Amino acid sequence: MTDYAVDVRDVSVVIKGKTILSHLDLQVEEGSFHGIIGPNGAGKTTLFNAIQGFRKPTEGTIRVLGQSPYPRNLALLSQIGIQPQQSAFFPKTTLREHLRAVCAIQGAEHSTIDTLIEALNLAKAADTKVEKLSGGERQRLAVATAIVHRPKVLFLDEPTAGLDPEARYSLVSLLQSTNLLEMTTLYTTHYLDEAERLCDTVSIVEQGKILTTSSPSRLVAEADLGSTVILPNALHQADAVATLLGPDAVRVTKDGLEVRSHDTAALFARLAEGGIDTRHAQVHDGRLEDVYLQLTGRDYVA
Ligand SMILES: Nc1ncnc2c1ncn2[C@@H]1O[C@H](COP(=O)(O)OP(=O)(O)OP(=O)(O)O)[C@@H](O)[C@H]1O
Repeated sequence: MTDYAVDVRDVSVVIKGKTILSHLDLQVEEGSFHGIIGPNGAGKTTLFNAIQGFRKPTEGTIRVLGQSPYPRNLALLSQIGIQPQQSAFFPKTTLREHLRAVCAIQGAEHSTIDTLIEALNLAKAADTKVEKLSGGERQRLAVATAIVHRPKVLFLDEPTAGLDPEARYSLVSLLQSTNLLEMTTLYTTHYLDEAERLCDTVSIVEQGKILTTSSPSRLVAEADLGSTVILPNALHQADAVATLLGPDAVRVTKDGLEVRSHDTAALFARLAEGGIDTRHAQVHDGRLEDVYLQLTGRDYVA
């Protein structure tokens, strides 16, 4: 018996001779909102499949609420919530009927449906047929479907994928502001800004391994990144900035020249002395994206 809601020990998954997960450890505290972040193909979905009992690990052990999820463990199924693929919706039912059907399948009370519809801002769409819902409404319905039976462990696999920025912002704000997600939540996303806002702990996954696990703020603090200064007007002065600050101190990005500093006042003084164009400069503190760059040597591409 373990104290963790999800406990993954030394798990490897090899598919057709290819190692997808490699000696991976993951301990998820009960009640936490734990983000699994990483680029395309890092192994996040494979990890979720293994934890949910859809795939047997080639090596290692997995426990969810103290039980083994594989082979499919029916006792565990009612205690976990999995956001369905949209193809698993009942298209001809209304949104409310769909949630009632899910409750019936799960043997759960209907009493939470109305609260959930309100909390996820779906009241206007409650009597609309599922096939007529907008993309954002469908994504919110997927979240509602995963939590309507009040699971103890919830899996959200890229709940904002494919949404336009406004719908993405709206769903993230809802997840953040409601107290719907009081259960242990495992959450994957391509968007580091989302992870930073929502998660109390994040694990960064890269090529089937977890590089690090910690709270977003601790990761940023421990990376000791200082501030990032973006100089949008100085792209033509990259060589001059490199001469002034050293070749490793400057990066060319799509937004402008990027310079790191622990003392931005001194940096701006030097740039001014060197005649560098600092108009419209933006300064921001370290973010998860910067931690990712430091850990992998590569820009994060969502
Ligand atoms: N059934 C399979 N057969 C062969 N290769 C697979 C299979 N499932 C996953 N892979 C490979 O394993 C790697 C990890 O895939 P996975 O879907 O777990 O990554 P991911 O981090 O979830 O990516 P994404 O963010 O794009 O969903 C990829 O290279 C993928 O092609």
